[in-house]
Amino acid sequence: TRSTRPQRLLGAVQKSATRGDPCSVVNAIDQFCRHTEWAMNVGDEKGCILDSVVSEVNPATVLELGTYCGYSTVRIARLLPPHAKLITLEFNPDFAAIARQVIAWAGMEEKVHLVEGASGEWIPKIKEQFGVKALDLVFLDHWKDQYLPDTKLIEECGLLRKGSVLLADNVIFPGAPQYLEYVRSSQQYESQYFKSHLEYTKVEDGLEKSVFLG
Ligand SMILES: O=c1[nH]cnc2c(O)c(F)c(-c3ccc(F)cc3)c(-c3ccc(F)cc3)c12
Ligand SMILES: [Mg+2]
Repeated sequence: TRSTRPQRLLGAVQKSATRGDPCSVVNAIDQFCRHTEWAMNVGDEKGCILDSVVSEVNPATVLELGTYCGYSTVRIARLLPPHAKLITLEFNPDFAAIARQVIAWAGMEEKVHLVEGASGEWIPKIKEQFGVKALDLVFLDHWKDQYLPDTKLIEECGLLRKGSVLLADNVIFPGAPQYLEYVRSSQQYESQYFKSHLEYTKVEDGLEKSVFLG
């Protein structure tokens, strides 16, 4: 039977990237998705903005909503200090299975907890399951209609502290208008839009960075 897009992406990593070298994994995926087969990774252009926010926040604890094949998981984890933790939630078991292998190929297993399940179900469990007091950075890259309800759930679960940063992908394309309205109008957030392009294309998209003011 025909392989799936995530399986072909994993094949490209195993063929072209060096085991234990996260940068080569990121580059292999970007090369494959730009020149062979498009896939919904945050990509190289928006990925540079992601890198700068991760480096600025220097987070001890990161929550990623939406793992897909693990591209941004590896991209973030490669910048984290040794004992930092990245918890990534993926609803789709087929995506999760590929992501585990991509994360392992990059040698990032120590820093990453991949959880298969629904964000709405798992967000309330993060504190007890992972001994997390607060999230320093949240990367929202799952289903656009879940951005706002999950942000409110994260607030209600007391997972944010003064200075916690939310970074959301695809706020223009496909777009998350209700989320943007909320973080841009709330007194509890200071928001900033980083204009960019939909991964591997010339279509406009961007990332919204929102600092929780407490
Ligand atoms: O769903 C997503 N989650 C996270 N990031 C995404 C992302 O970075 C994307 F570029 C797309 C995208 C955008 C344009 C397009 F043509 C195809 C896919 C999607 C997406 C949007 C609608 C769907 F029906 C399926 C996937 C996502
Ligand atoms: Mg995305």
